[in-house]
Amino acid sequence: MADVPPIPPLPSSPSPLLLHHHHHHHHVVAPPSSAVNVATLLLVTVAVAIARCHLQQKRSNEPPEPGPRWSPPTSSPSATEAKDSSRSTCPRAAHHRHPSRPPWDAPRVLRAWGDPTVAAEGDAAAPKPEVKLVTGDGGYVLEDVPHVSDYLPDLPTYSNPLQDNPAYSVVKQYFVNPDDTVCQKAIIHKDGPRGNHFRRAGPRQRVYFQSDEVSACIVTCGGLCPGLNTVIREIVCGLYDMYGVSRVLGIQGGYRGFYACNTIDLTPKSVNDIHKRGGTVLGTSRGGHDTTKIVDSIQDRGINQVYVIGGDGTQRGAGVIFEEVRRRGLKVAVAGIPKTIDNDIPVIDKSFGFDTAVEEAQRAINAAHVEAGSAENGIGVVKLMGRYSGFIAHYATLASRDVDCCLIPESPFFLEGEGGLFRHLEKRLKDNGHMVIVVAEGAGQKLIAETMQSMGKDASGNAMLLDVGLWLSQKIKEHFKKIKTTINLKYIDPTYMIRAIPSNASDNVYCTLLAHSVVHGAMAGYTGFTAGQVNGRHCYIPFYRITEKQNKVSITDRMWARLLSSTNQPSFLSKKDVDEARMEEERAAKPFDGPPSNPKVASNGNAVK
Ligand SMILES: Nc1ncnc2c1ncn2[C@@H]1O[C@H](COP(=O)(O)OP(=O)(O)O)[C@@H](O)[C@H]1O
Ligand SMILES: O=P(O)(O)OC[C@H]1O[C@](O)(COP(=O)(O)O)[C@@H](O)[C@@H]1O
Ligand SMILES: [Mg+2]
Repeated sequence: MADVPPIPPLPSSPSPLLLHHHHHHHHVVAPPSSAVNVATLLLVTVAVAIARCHLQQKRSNEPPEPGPRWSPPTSSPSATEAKDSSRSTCPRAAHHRHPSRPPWDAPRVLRAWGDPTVAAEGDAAAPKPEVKLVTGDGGYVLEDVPHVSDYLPDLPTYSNPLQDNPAYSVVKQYFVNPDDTVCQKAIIHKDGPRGNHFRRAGPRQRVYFQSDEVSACIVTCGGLCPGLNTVIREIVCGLYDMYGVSRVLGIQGGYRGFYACNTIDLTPKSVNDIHKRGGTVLGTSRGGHDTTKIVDSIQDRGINQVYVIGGDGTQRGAGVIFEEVRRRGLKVAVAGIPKTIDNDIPVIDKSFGFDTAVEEAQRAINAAHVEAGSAENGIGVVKLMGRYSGFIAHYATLASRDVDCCLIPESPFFLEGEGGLFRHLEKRLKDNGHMVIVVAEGAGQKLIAETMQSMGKDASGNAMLLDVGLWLSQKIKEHFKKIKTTINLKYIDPTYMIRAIPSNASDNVYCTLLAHSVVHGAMAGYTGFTAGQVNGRHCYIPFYRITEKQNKVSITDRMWARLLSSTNQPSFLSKKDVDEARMEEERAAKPFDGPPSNPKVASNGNAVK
């Protein structure tokens, strides 16, 4: 992108919101060395939390003050807020005017320690993200997200303009209780610990940004996925409709667009129809994450809310941006919306676009079935996306019922001999005369690598895959030639056609909710988080939590058993394999790796009884 000159700061941008260069660590309590310290700390915090909870409850039950008729994009500040408004032009002065104002919705850090996150790309010296844990009774653990007031303690707050919005004024409970949390484990044993929780998403009574103070930007990174445009649209419209925010910039071409591309103004009008189009109107890219240049650009443009839509790599990048923003002491919220067509982001129920992809995959599977069924010994092979996680292949297979074999990265397979793929094919052709195979692109990579050279890595450092569809088709042809059986094999690769379509109706609604959740979170001052749905409820998840591992199809789960039973395919597993897979999955399922020095939290993240 060297041919595109960096663009100068926007003329209309306010001056960079540089507030502090030093850290404020007094919110952070270092891991206590003895159990006594922990107990004292817990008691104090629980007491404070209970008192605070009562207060909040009382306030959120109070009827809202009648507000002026709501009209975007300018909000009408109350008398106290008008006083505060000087802060957008003179942050330091405003900062000193409210030395004792308690942050309304500021989370309390009970513990902080370095986290298990993988070192960021090109940022070996990057500071380790802070882990904010609040523990409670019965093994309750809140894994909280950072808040701008953690490092800028005296920020003013404002009443949420949503309460004056006629569309939302009928909502029974305007605001979510700041102490509401969403549990990660929906099913718990009656005597077991309650486990990890995340902060519930939704509008807060007090916000940390005034409408006309907000200068937001949106960036999309990584591969395409149905629904990207819907999320962009709903962030823009959500900011405008709910918070009266009208300054939203689109960063073009992924992370490098911060410093190497032009930006576009996003308005409710300009994004009105984009959800009907596939792809992303902002463009996207892999690679190009230069933290310093990105944060310089954020500062130069006066941006104070950064919305990052992307997969695990992107969220890792957003985590690094957040750390740098905090290091510089900027009042900037950095928030992510997880994007992955492979559905490989952990913790969340599913990623947007996944439904659409599974639905669109049906068309390819149907075509393969029609082709196979019309020829003697017809075999249809369909390749679907899934670099490390075979969810699309899994769900598309289950949905279709025309598939005779589904191959995914999580379940290694073999070709020859008893229990191998070829035996299954021979039997299916004999019994049924035709068959359909669905293969996820990441399946059998080890097997292929034995015969082909590896492809290296892409710009983001992701392993490039060998084409399993072509390879498999070739192997099947060779096998049937060897046993002198004529087959008719058709190979269909719909991968890019699937991910380039617009999101379906259900994903559109899902994208809207995600966008609203992330907007509410940023407006409330939360930062360093991803908005996601966990057990059907939206919540704020710390970046490190969704990048530390990948979501994988569990082959020891009942869902995979359902697939095996529907296709009647071999499991390719020996008893030893099953035992090993179980152990591996148990290891991977550890909810949180707490520090061994903390006696209240066992190494599996469950509180010690
Ligand atoms: N560890 C990391 N630190 C900083 N940026 C990263 C990291 N990993 C990936 N990125 C950046 O995130 C963006 C998207 O990553 P990529 O892996 O291509 O897609 P996805 O977000 O879909 O996983 C790229 O611009 C890449 O440079
Ligand atoms: O050709 P590209 O753009 O590198 O993308 C291909 C890859 O992206 C993926 O869709 C994964 O991307 P996400 O999970 O981040 O959406 C893989 O399934 C596929 O191999
Ligand atoms: Mg990725």
